[in-house]
Amino acid sequence: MIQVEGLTKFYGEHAAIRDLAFTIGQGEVIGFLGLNGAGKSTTLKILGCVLLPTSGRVVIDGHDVVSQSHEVRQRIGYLPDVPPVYEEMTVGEYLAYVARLRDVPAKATASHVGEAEEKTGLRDVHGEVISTLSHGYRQRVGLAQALVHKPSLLILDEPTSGLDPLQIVEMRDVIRGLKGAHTVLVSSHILPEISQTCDRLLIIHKGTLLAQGSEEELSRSLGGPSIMLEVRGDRARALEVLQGFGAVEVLEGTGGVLEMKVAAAPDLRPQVARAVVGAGLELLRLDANEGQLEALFLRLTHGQEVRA
Ligand SMILES: Nc1ncnc2c1ncn2[C@@H]1O[C@H](COP(=O)(O)OP(=O)(O)OP(=O)(O)O)[C@@H](O)[C@H]1O
Repeated sequence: MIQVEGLTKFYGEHAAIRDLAFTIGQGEVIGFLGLNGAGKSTTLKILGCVLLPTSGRVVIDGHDVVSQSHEVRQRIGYLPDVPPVYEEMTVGEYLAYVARLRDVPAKATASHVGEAEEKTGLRDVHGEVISTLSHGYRQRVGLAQALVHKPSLLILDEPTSGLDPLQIVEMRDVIRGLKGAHTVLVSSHILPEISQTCDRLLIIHKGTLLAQGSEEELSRSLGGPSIMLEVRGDRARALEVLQGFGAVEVLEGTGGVLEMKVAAAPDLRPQVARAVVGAGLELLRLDANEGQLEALFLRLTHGQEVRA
């Protein structure tokens, strides 16, 4: 459905993205993750036909985004980081207006608008003026305008940005509900927001693709689950005890407190605790680290900093 090859964009001398390559299959929900400035918006703008690449190729449903942008635009719905809404219109008027812009036949406009409102939970505010809506509802209107022409691909740039925790949960549910009917590419810099919604993640950092796969695949490739500990006592003794459970990494060792990570299954926590205390060491903290995406993402991006 989407093929990206060697995608590069320079702003003047600065490469915002460099040599990106990935493919996305029909019906997948993909999370595009990266810290601020990683290059997410730049990539999504190119996929959304609002920015030309410096080099490389993007093909969506067999159509090139540069030479066949008209065909591509018919197949995509794009929610930019700032939703393009006309505040003085009602929700219904605005969505009907966007439907007309996207070549939805006049006879089908009402049903398209109704369906978009249904999918995004906007039915109750159909007649409300957009300027009177909360930020969360406006964001839904932004999403509804992206899907009113029933595109096969939805490109959503940080759809949860600026929402409160409840609105984030609601937006996540809305996006999850789109699965099946649409292929979805959704960006975020806040990982827990995206990990529950997406089938697969693309992690971008400083304009390059660091890793891709499901959360489980990414965790596995990085060594799988582990146990985190804070221990006070003799370093050599602590290493000796913990090495019996798996590879040990000492992350910090100031003020006599050792922060340690043991590559071991979280269900070994009771045995690890007994061994540490039995060896005369003080156990200050013991956590399971089940390859949570947040930790994973920080490790990936931090590792990249170190290698750079
Ligand atoms: N119009 C522009 N002109 C010059 N540089 C730009 C422009 N737009 C983005 N950049 C730079 O390109 C890099 C990538 O920006 P981009 O907006 O794609 O990142 P992002 O991952 O979407 O970050 P954010 O979440 O902060 O929007 C950044 O260094 C940014 O400063």
